[in-house]
Amino acid sequence: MEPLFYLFSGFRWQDALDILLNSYVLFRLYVLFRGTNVIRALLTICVLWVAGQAAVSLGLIITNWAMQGIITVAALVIIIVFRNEISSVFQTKDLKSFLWGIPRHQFHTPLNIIADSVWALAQKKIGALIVLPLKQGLASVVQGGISLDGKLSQELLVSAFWPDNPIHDGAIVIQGDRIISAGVILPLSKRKDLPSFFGTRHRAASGLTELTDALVIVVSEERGKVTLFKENQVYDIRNRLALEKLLQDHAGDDSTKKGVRHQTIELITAGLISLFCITGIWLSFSRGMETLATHEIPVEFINPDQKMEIISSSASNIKLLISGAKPLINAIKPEQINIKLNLSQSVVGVNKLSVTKANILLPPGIRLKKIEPSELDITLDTLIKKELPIQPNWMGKLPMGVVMKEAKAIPKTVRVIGGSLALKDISTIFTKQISLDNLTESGTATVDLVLNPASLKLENKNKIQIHYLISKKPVL
Ligand SMILES: Nc1ncnc2c1ncn2[C@@H]1O[C@H](COP(=O)(O)OP(=O)(O)OP(=O)(O)O)[C@@H](O)[C@H]1O
Repeated sequence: MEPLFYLFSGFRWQDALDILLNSYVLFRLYVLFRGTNVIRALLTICVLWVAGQAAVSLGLIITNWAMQGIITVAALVIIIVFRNEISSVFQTKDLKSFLWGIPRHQFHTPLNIIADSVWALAQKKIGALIVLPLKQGLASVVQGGISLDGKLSQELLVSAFWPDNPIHDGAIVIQGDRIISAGVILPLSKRKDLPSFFGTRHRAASGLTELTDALVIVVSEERGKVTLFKENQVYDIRNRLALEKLLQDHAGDDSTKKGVRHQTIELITAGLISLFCITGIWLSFSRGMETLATHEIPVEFINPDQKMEIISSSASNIKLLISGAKPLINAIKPEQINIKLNLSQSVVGVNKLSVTKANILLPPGIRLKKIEPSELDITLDTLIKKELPIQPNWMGKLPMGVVMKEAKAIPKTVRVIGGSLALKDISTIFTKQISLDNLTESGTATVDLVLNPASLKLENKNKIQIHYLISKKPVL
């Protein structure tokens, strides 16, 4: 349970959206291409990709490299070999059916209508070629044809092969209870064991069944005979009942109910597999590229007692070692990390405060590995006010021949606010250094005061003026 928790620790709503969105795209691709050979090829690529990932985790460098090469070549081969199938999927779908809806395969084929029509065609010696696909798509092996969407009826089927009909040449494809295309050119068989009286119509039927799982019915124009082709087998059909029996075997008994249930299970399984695959990809990206980084973050002290002040802290910044997915780590801005220490329980003097995970706020998806230092010494003091006399801080030497008679600060004293410990030993406050070197006559210098330690503050921030009186040295 714990490893699973680790895998999903720091899981963000963005990740959930990411996974759901891409799972849906994968599921839609399956829905659009199911029943075609493209989906089988894509599944093979998925298996290769999983094998490649397994090779990476086992450290099999050459195997992984080979897998990647094979996947690249396979992707190109799919596009080239299945271009007809891919383009037929894109041509027959509008935007809505790309994004939404599940085209149900129509399983209920009125076999009796087909059997009656074939028999009627045979009796009239009208040549016919009828294709009933099963699971495999035909687009990659057939050519030409006109797309139709006509409801199957004996009249339509018989009239389609009527010699005067412009679409009588080629094959008719039936899916469910619809005639979906006519005038389709099938691949010719190269088999040598077919009877010599089989011309191109029969060879075309055999050719398609050699490459797909479709069933093809041929009505001979010359002999008025019916021949059925399926999985490389050739069946000489003597009566209508035998034809219907073979058609039923092809479609499967009770196909309607089984089909709908089967499709629902198939789609739920496809949805779950899509979710599983994309979650796996997300994990391999987000956890596989786990990286470490160090950030130095300033400590923020919260809830201080207003009557106290921080005199010193053993460190003002804390080093954090963090880990997470490389893209997340790279995207971190320092202001997204906060360290807050609560001073509400602190007392005057030295306080040892521990820095724990609870004090640190990290962006989602980032984990904390190390805190350095994990303990701070914070010295606090009670704030007091003290009146201190101002002392000018002279430096250098007066020029020859002059002396300073008097110097006084205005104001004479200032009120300093600071910690009681810091102010205890301070009896004077000095100005910044004032150079004596160029003072030849009396005047006023405006100066700042030096606050040492820096935690001291002045009650009023007025500038200090030093009035000095200079006179000539009496000549002896
Ligand atoms: N590759 C093909 N795909 C689809 N239909 C084809 C193909 N080749 C031939 N046909 C159809 O077969 C007809 C020609 O039949 P042909 O007489 O050569 O064959 P056959 O097997 O002897 O049939 P039949 O016994 O009816 O004469 C064409 O007019 C055309 O409708």
